[in-house]
Amino acid sequence: MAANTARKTPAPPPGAPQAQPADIQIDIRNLGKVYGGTSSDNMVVALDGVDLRIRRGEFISLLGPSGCGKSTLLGIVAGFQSASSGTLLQNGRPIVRPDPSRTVVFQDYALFGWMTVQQNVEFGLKAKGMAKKQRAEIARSLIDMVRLTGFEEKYPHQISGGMKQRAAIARALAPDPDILLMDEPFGALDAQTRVLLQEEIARISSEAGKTVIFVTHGIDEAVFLADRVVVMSPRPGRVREEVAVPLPRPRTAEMRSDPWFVSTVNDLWETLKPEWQKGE
Ligand SMILES: Nc1ncnc2c1ncn2[C@@H]1O[C@H](COP(=O)(O)OP(=O)(O)OP(=O)(O)O)[C@@H](O)[C@H]1O
Repeated sequence: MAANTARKTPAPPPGAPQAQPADIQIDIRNLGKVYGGTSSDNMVVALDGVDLRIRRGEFISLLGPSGCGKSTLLGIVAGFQSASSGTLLQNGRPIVRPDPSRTVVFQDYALFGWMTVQQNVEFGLKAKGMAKKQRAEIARSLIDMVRLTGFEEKYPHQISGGMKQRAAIARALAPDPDILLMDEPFGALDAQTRVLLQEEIARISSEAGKTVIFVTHGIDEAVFLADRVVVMSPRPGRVREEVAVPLPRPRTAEMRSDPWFVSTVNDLWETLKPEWQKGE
């Protein structure tokens, strides 16, 4: 059966609790983004009519072909750039600029090369003026959470790509954000490290109780991590399908062979394959 008819988020059964407005942390309505000039020749309509509501503590995977506007959407939610149309609210208030309540993990680590792991993780706390002892304690506990204890005094060039990404995750968690935005964070890692870090981020995000928006090209990664996979259409990007993931937490490696997991990944691949082929 075609994926886009098979697994729309089912309506809750009568009497089941439904998402109330108060549960909605990020509310995106009819969002559009146009890049570029004044004539249609040099304008790029990156997003058009994006509608998405995200609950507090929800893990959303944003999946779609290259160029569909995933990074653009993430950048707008981060407050790095503004939308051209539509509304974007966090807890009912418009997002207009970056804010420590939303932090970002990029594919390329974005660690400061001249700072140790400990200093990188402490950076945002120091910028907030937090006392040395307190920030060192917070950094140590986050370094422990991402399993980097023992590497506090290493510089980024002295650790592996996977370790750099763990450090970047700890640094993003340090200001205790409500929302963690991750833009293909494991895209530059080898396949084995990627699988290990997927399990780590599934554990860390539920331990830390954060809302996560995770941009990825990886269908299995998207399904493994998310409470809900949001599939975007090719440019101009909009939400084309949502798949609620019924797998329990914590997510474990065996779930990758769960029949629901396997068939959902296959269905999504069948749906997205023509677009991936076009984008090649
Ligand atoms: N600053 C910019 N100026 C002009 N066009 C842009 C700019 N940034 C992105 N675009 C265009 O907007 C569209 C969406 O880009 P975006 O990077 O958001 O997509 P994406 O889904 O994240 O792609 P990928 O998966 O390849 O990273 C693309 O056509 C891109 O070329």
